Amino acid sequence: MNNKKFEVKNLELYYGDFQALKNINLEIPYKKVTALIGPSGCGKSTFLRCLNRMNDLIDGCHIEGLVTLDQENIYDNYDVINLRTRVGMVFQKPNPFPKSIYDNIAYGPRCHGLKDKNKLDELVENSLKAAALWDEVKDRLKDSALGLSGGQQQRLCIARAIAMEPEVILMDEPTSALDPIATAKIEELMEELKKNYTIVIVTHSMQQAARISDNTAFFLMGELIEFDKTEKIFSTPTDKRTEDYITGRFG
Ligand SMILES: Nc1ncnc2c1ncn2[C@@H]1O[C@H](COP(=O)(O)OP(=O)(O)OP(=O)(O)O)[C@@H](O)[C@H]1O
Repeated sequence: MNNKKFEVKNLELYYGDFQALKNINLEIPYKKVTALIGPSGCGKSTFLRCLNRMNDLIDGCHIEGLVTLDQENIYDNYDVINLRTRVGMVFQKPNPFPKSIYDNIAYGPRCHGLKDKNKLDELVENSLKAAALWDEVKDRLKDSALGLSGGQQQRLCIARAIAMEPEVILMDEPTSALDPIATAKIEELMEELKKNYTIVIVTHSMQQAARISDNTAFFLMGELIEFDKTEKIFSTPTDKRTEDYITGRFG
């Protein structure tokens, strides 16, 4: 079996005249956690957004090169709605809808035509279980999602992504707004999720990257400096700039 989920070749991205990504080449393996690290402004989030074409929404953004998902070019006549169903996203700040816990999860599937109440109930339960939130909310599914704690809201957003049955989950600093206990829960959850999904996560925490990821990509000023097994990046990086960054000499 081919173990590449994404393949990125000669990717260049411009915001107007400013080049934010320079000749990026990388393969994101299937059902692993890939961490993107690097100093602020180096292009991590920009790169992440290339994987489900969220940059398409930004005026003046221009992309060259190739990004394939299961060997299909996602920039060549690819149905973006289908792409974003296959490649879900969780953002830095939990952003539940101002609706009930149940409706937050059921919303996407309903929009995709799922109307059967029993099937929806089952999907809501399974998604909340997969996001390790079911036990905490099963007796208050009709309550507003806005009444949940920040960590619970973030797991709800993960459940909401899971309900769309994606193959990939992109996470843009999903724990940066959370306390250490909520962070630990999300990290534990990722261990479980990677059995079923390919995960790509932007993180500012090198400890987090080291704890949860299988592979790590180090970005600097729009360039991919090094991409390797996480263990290797954090023990014997090849590039001096990676070493300087992980040992805290800059960034
Ligand atoms: N919508 C945009 N329009 C113009 N420039 C942008 C836009 N988004 C990002 N940039 C610029 O592109 C570069 C990369 O930004 P990006 O947000 O991808 O970096 P990052 O590594 O994720 O940063 P951080 O860790 O601070 O979130 C930065 O110089 C940023 O100012």
